[in-house]
Amino acid sequence: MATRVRHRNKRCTVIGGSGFLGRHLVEKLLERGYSVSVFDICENFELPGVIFHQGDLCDKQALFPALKDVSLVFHCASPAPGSDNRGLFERVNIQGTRTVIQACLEAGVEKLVLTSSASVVFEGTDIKNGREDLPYAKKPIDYYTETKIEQEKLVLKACDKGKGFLTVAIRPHGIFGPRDPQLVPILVDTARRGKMKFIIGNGTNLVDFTFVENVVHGHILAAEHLRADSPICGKPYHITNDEPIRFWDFMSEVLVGLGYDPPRYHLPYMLVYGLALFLWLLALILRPLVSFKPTFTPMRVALAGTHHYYSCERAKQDMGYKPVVSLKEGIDRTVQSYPHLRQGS
Ligand SMILES: NC(=O)C1=CN([C@@H]2O[C@H](COP(=O)(O)OP(=O)(O)OC[C@H]3O[C@@H](n4cnc5c(N)ncnc54)[C@H](O)[C@@H]3O)[C@@H](O)[C@H]2O)C=CC1
Ligand SMILES: CC(C)CCC[C@@H](C)[C@H]1CC[C@H]2C3=C(CC[C@]12C)[C@@]1(C)CCC(=O)C[C@@H]1CC3
Repeated sequence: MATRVRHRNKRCTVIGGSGFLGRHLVEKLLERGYSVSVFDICENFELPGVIFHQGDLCDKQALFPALKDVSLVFHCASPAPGSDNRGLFERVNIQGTRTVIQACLEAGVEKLVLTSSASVVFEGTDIKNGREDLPYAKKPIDYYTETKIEQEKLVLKACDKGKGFLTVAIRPHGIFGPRDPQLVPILVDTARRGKMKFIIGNGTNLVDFTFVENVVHGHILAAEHLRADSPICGKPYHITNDEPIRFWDFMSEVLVGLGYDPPRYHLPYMLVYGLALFLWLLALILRPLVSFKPTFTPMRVALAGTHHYYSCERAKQDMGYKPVVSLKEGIDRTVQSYPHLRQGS
């Protein structure tokens, strides 16, 4: 019996396990002796010992086989933040998360760890050392953020010690690392099109960028600390590298590491933001006729031109969190992992 309980405790499912963060999480869980199943709408990799279930998380019946005899579920699936498909975000992040919670309850899952985002409190204006008690954004900057807020509320509200169902939300910020499909690729694409020459604002704004292995570490710590007597039940936790860096220094280090010139010329923040807003509206109006995707969206300009860094004191106190990879090492390892994105390749 004791062996069966121990065995079940080490069985987990990663919803969204084919994605950037999900796959890193799967790899670390395997290393730590968990048996891992992946549930995802697409299958991107195969790993010995990983059972793959392909399906849409909005479909409860499709989820059941992936949750059978599993005590711990990580939910890190989401449509890509760059999309402007409101219906998709609402369906997957809100209705889909309701379905995940319901399926977990019916399948007897005991712990649910959600990957939320620190941006649930970001409204496009400065946040310095923000703590988890900041209110949710009243005017979220995009549909992604709007639906991540609702998703987090749903998961935290579902925490019910009476029912033996415990939940926690991890709020990472600016995840980067090997195989990241957005930050470095978008940056390099922008540089290759000659558009990475400008610094938006005075360039001194501090931002958190978090190496993917630290985010994984935060998730596993949360899962392992999630017990009925733990203070972490039903709470959100910022997980960052705890080394805020100037946004433009981070961009420059990655660009220079890959052989590109760093941005040099300054442009006033409000001018670029206004222009990005205008282009976004134009793209919206012209969508039935032509489709174009502006590089500088209002969301990216806000992220590039304001302070947004967060305190992870609560995670340090309640679950002993400490980043395992420094920012410098994270940047070096990331740059090394993208030989095909180097200048001239
Ligand atoms: N990348 C970042 O900087 C940050 C990401 N996050 C959150 O971390 C989580 C993971 O993000 P990434 O790994 O960067 O994204 P990703 O796009 O690489 O991975 C998301 C995964 O979810 C899957 N998925 C999407 N819709 C699905 C559905 N209906 N049913 C089943 N699977 C579905 C995708 O196929 C993909 O494999 C997301 O919840 C995101 O909101 C939070 C903060 C920062
Ligand atoms: C074109 C350039 C000025 C900037 C290119 C880099 C951006 C692609 C990234 C810089 C900060 C990143 C970030 C996210 C996505 C990629 C960036 C905009 C998130 C929005 C991803 C999802 C989240 O939950 C929050 C992230 C904040 C930082």
